[in-house]
Amino acid sequence: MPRKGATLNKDSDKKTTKRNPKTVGSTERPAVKSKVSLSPSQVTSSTVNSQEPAKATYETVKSSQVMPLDVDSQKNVTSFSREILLSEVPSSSSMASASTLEDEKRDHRESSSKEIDVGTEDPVNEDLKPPPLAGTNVMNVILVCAECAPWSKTGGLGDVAGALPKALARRGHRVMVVVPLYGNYAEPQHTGVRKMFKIDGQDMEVNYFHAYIDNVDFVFIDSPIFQHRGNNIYGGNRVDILKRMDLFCKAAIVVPWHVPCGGICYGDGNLVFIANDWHTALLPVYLKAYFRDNGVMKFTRSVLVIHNIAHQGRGPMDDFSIVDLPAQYADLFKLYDPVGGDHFNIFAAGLKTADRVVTVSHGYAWELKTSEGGWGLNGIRNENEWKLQGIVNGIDIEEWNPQLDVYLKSDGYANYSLDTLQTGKPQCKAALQKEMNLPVRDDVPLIGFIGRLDHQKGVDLIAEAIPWMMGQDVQLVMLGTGRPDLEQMLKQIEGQYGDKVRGWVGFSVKTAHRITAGADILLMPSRFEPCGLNQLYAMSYGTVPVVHAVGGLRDTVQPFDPFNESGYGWTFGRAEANQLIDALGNCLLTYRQYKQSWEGLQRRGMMQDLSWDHAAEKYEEVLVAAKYQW
Ligand SMILES: Nc1ncnc2c1ncn2[C@@H]1O[C@H](COP(=O)(O)OP(=O)(O)O[C@H]2O[C@H](CO)[C@@H](O)[C@H](O)[C@H]2O)[C@@H](O)[C@H]1O
Repeated sequence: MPRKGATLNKDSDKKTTKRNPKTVGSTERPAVKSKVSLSPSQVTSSTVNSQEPAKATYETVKSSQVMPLDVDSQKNVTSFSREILLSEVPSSSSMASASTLEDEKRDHRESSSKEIDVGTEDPVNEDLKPPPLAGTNVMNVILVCAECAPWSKTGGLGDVAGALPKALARRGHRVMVVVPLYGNYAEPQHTGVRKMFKIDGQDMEVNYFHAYIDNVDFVFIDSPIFQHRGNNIYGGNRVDILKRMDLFCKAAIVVPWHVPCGGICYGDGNLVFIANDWHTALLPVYLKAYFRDNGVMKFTRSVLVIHNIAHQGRGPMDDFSIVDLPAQYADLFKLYDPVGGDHFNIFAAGLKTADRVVTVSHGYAWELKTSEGGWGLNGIRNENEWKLQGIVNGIDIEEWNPQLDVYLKSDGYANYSLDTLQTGKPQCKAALQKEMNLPVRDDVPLIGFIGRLDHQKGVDLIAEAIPWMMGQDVQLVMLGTGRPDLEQMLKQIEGQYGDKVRGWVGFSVKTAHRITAGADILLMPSRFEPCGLNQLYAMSYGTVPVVHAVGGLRDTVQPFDPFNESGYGWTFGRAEANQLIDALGNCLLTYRQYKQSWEGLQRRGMMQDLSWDHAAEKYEEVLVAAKYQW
């Protein structure tokens, strides 16, 4: 991936990163003079001395800057709250706020410009340097996510965690991502901070690693239970997963106190957490139960983003004992299920306790109201309507850009732009046909599908439409991994129609990029799709989407109107094979007989501004709303 400072191992297409000198250089930030700085080994009584101390040395927090907590006010002290609340938590005044950091950066700029005074600096221009786009709304933002591209990714969640923070940082916010350390990544350095947490009665140690890339702090949580899980992040039984996410949330919520980034911890001033999906929905709950209800972090806010409500962290009510909370919080998790009665539901508790809730499109925000779309959480969603907002995802235009795409630089592929669409894209198509061992023909429409193989993605609808499709002169390339029966189906279709179909079972970022560039058409018959990123990637590569008009797909794929020559693709109203066939049939007709309209579709798609910048502005509005709400 062309991400600055983090390169994928392209040969094996594994999601680990390799050390290279450029990478190391790009992780350096301007040194900040810390007004108050922390010693990793002295921050709290529960912080374990590191055997591998951080390279930088930090001053010790003075005892006057330490705020002992009023533990008497706790009704029911659990092991985590005992550890957290009885430990010395530095007061917010000892921590850097975003504005302090800005001051520090300015100080640094000023001092370094003095040092290199070569007479070319224009002091007037320096003074005129525009303020951050966010203006006075600049905040400290910590996004917490179970995966983050390019280090870890099973789908769109990882893409968002890798890209949204950069866009928020571009607006001037101080931004951190907290993610588990699943492998041996090159960039992160040990911070020297270690902490112990009790999970379901068992002591677990975590180590905190840090990297600074593209103006974002990445903090990696290292624990044996995360190691080597990169290819199976959500694997294991229900209780194992719950314990992993529990440890992750507990370890993440104390990061602003204990993990210095560029020498300074974030602290709780002007701070907002962004949690993502059920895996981190415990974080808003912990913020409330361990901190705010005890008079600590009173002004810290939490936003919970729904990427997919179908996965909720459900289990029997007994699971409540694992999350180590006082009994009065049990009701937050309790959800009545018509089939199973009361059960334990982590997403439910997160939705209730988060200050704000975002979901990844307007269409999905509406669908969540319904019993079909809300998957049992529609009632809670509707009770919390006032704090829910839909914001359509963007795309990382450094990574998903046909002009820069690193996966198009070899094997006959080519980078292309709007200007070179007519030559570059056919070259990519020919290279894809060759790589997939399909006849190399420019005139045959090449249809792509990329996605997790599960009920959501509607891959079975493609299978149903196969007999019709194979009667057409088309080629089909499908890439996916997931349910074994659907993987088997992919292989079977390829076996049956070898001269027209490739069914690639596996997870390959490189192949996903190449299909996006080489295909003429991208099929997304998803039954539900909160936002969908592949259709956005497709449009920006001049690949025309054919989608089920649902959730984010309906928001982003305006249907083609041949009379006005407007729109970006074809949509169909119900997730049924015959509807897919109708839409695809019209699409193929246009491809074959209306070349100019086709090129118009491609160009309009490529000309859209699909970057994260717009979405980041919308997120900022949510963060600010959360900040000022009581
Ligand atoms: N076999 C494979 N090999 C390589 N790459 C593969 C792959 N299968 C999928 N991918 C990649 O994973 C990502 C999938 O993103 P999506 O947003 O389309 O779906 P997902 O359902 O995972 O995300 C959920 O979260 C996102 C983010 O909010 C929402 O857009 C979406 O609707 C919601 O379901 C894309 O980058 C795609 O290229």
